[in-house]
Amino acid sequence: MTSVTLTIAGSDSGGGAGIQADLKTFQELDTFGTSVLTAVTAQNTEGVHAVQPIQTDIVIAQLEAVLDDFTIGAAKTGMLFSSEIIEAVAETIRRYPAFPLVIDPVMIAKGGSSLLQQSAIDALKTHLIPLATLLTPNLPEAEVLTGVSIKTLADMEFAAQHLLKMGCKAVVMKGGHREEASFAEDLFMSAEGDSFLMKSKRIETKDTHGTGCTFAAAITAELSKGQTIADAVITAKHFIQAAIEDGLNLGNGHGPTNHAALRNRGSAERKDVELNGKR
Ligand SMILES: Nc1ncnc2c1ncn2[C@@H]1O[C@H](COP(=O)(O)OP(=O)(O)O)[C@@H](O)[C@H]1O
Ligand SMILES: Cc1ncc(COP(=O)(O)OP(=O)(O)O)c(N)n1
Repeated sequence: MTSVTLTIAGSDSGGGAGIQADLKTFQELDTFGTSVLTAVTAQNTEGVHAVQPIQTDIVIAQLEAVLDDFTIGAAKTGMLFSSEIIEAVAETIRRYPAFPLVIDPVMIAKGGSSLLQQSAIDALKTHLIPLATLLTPNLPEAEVLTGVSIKTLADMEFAAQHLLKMGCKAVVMKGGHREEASFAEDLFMSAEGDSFLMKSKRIETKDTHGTGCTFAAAITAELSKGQTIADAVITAKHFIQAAIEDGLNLGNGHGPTNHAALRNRGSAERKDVELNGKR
């Protein structure tokens, strides 16, 4: 049977990140995507022009409409904007039968615009992270959540352990922002003690808009199909690597990735990610 995925996130009018990236990824990975909109952004490859959060009762009405009707295989959260939305989403999710939940703690868009109010960071830590099957921070987000300055792989490990103590089952810390490194290295660590590094060639491109959303959505799709957390993360790393490598060269700024890349190549193309430490 087709598995149903859910994204709780903001809209990116430019189509590279947010709800749009999530739904394209869900579709590419053969799942049926549903969505709960938390905010509308007027955004393109050059930046965010405006942000309008959705009223919290409308966010929750969307969430209840989806959860009342579908059996969710896995869900993800992206831009949540405020502590009010975070608390209401967490409270609603807790009222329904559990499903794997990926929390992408979206804070700031590539151009520097804020997608999460400063006052919402505590709500994220207290209400949502403890519900997470997997937390997927980029390096600046991990620094904000932990207060740890992250420059090296050892720093990444230290911060990941800190994040696990907040109650999530696993963390994948994304290394996309370590621009000085010649590899894009993401660290996976679980509360059960699994730990490995996923290493791929860093692609020289400005077209990396929505990489985090796309990566987390691919993980969600794979979890919904019954993959383990570790295997879902590895498949998603292949998905995002291909999506960045086969970029579409759209727009004048940081262009979107190519969500159809892995399908177009044929999914046998899985040689470009090295795993260190995976048992
Ligand atoms: N230039 C790049 N080349 C290869 N992989 C990249 C590149 N930039 C980001 N990635 C990968 O994309 C995924 C998302 O990471 P990142 O860009 O750090 O997230 P975010 O969009 O949340 O800031 C990670 O798997 C990361 O390693
Ligand atoms: C509506 C919306 N949600 C999330 C983001 C951030 O997406 P991300 O994948 O982190 O990509 P960049 O913004 O870093 O390109 C967004 N921009 N808009």
